[in-house]
Amino acid sequence: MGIFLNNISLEEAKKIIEEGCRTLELKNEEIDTRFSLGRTTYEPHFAMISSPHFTASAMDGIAVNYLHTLEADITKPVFLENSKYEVVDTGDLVRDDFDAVIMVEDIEEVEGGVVIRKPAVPYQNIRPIGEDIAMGTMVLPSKHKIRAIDISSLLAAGINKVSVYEKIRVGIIPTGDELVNVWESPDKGQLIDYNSWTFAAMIEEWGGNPIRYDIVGDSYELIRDTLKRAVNECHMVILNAGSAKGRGDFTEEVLKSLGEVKFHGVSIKPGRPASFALIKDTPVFGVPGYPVSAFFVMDNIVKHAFFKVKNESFRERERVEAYISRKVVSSLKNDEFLRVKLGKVGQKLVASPLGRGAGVTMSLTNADGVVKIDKNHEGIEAGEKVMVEILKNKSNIDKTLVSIGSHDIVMDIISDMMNMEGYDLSSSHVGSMGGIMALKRNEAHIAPIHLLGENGIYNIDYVKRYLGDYVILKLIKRVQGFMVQKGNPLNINNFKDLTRIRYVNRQKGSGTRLLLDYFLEKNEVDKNEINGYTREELTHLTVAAQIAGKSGDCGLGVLSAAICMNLDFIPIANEDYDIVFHKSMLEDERFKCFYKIITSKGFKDKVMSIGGYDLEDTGKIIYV
Ligand SMILES: Nc1nc2c(c(=O)[nH]1)N[C@H]1C(S)=C(S)[C@@H](COP(=O)(O)OP(=O)(O)OC[C@H]3O[C@@H](n4cnc5c(N)ncnc54)[C@H](O)[C@@H]3O)O[C@H]1N2
Ligand code: MOO
Repeated sequence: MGIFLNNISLEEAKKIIEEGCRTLELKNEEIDTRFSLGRTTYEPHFAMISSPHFTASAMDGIAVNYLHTLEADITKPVFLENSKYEVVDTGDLVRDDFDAVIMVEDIEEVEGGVVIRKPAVPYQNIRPIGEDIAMGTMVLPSKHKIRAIDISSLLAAGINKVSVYEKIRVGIIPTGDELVNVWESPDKGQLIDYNSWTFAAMIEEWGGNPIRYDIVGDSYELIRDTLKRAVNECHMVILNAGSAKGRGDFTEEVLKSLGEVKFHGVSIKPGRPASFALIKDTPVFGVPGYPVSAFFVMDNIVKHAFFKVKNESFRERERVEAYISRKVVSSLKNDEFLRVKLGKVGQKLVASPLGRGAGVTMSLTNADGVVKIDKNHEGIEAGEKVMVEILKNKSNIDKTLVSIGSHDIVMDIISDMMNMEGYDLSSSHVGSMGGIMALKRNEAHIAPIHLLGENGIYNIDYVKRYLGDYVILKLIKRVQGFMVQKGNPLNINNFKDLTRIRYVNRQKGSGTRLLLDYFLEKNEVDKNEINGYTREELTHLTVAAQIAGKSGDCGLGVLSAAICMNLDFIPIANEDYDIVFHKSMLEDERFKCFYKIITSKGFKDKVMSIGGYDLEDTGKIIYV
């Protein structure tokens, strides 16, 4: 288990792939010019007709024979009778017996004809045949990526069909007994196959033609048969999952039986079990099943091969310098791709690390960028400078309000509403104390907190003690309580009951954890007696999800999370969930947007429709 053939570097892997893809040649195909955007010409294309293909007027006016206008002068106008000219509009055919066009502004209409006061010059205001494109000239060379403007030249030149490189056909084979199609609903233990559709989208982005095969169960024979078919039908093939060494992991065995495995195991994380093989000159990639691992293998390995075969270079993502918001420990065995959120606090760009699990797709969806931690480093210290490869529109970063602290669903609502206003809210959930520390280090604009002081008043004591000259903005009051399964089958009603059930706790430094500790002490319950006291989740919703999924019996959390997961709720305490920030933020446009939203009717309506909140004081400002 877990022993891969190799542990080669990404650079070595790329070299092996380049060598392996060398013999792959793309053919050409003829396609309709109208729909050729983004395709690459296979050969030069020459104009079939001239454009314009007749002598045309360039202006609205009259077509004349210039010889009839020679005598015209400002003081001695020339009269042209009707038969000596023809009225033309821009683009109209100019008859062979005329050779100039006089603009309508330069003529005076009179009885039986027109008067002109200036002689015409031969071919003035006339577009000669082939002015734009002469028949036989080259419109586009070979290996030219067709743009919108090229389509007009091609069509104007009478080229209705273009010969382009065929799209690279990439076969995608999702494997695994646990997989079901997106149109089926998964039972316990089953998983929706979403990887194959993500791969297809990536291949389309690169300009390829994804061919998805139906899900194949964990059977050596079935995988082998499908792979044989795909190798015949496609330029390259992706075999997804089964790349590690579990019971149903056949990737390597199948690849060996049909061709030659060039490597299995690359020192990147996520993505270690990636493999590459050649089956009769067809490149086949073993891409791990975990979605984040899969993304990085696609983005770094398969994409590299794809563009080598396409013989094109792809646009590298932009990189920016940033400072990491907290310490990250990383292994010396692999290069790690760390997903981060970015925001500008003062003059500093701050990168906040997101979830690191290989199965956490939201860490990619939410990421603004990726930091590659080199395998020669043990990690990054808080405040260390890093290079971030940008995944999203960079201009959004200046519009991002960085929030670090406690989580509540209302922050998601605000985030969505800020997006609608052209701003972004980056929320990192590190608990209330983590938020205060981030403000202290000047790495967050705002911190949502809920910390019960000894005097029974929320937040003010903590801000005084740790921050001083800061502002508290009242956001919401919410109910905290026990989230339990529907019907409360274990009859959990007080803190003593927690010693006989499976509890799900929040992380250290979170307000909810501190609230639990406060009540345990008050009720004289020993935390060591609680099964699950050390089991940590990062948000109310993830605690609720554990209980809904029956992997735990009870957790402290807010009513809205219980409602969201259809759980029963036993109220324990009302608490103030407030926003803390430095007073300079009051002038910040991002904060102003935040403030405008929380005091809007739209926000209040949305929050009230969830239930479990009180908005009486929302928007009140307390200077500490
Ligand atoms: N004992 C060891 N176990 C594992 C090791 C190891 O070295 N020793 N490596 C781990 C690493 S690292 C990775 S990455 C994964 C690779 O897993 P596989 O490629 O073998 O894939 P599966 O085990 O079949 O699935 C993993 C995970 O991904 C889900 N999956 C699979 N296909 C899809 C799909 N099409 N769409 C969505 N999700 C998919 C699958 O259900 C699993 O949850 O192995 C570790 N294990
Ligand atoms: O290397 Mo695996 O890809 O971390 O999850």
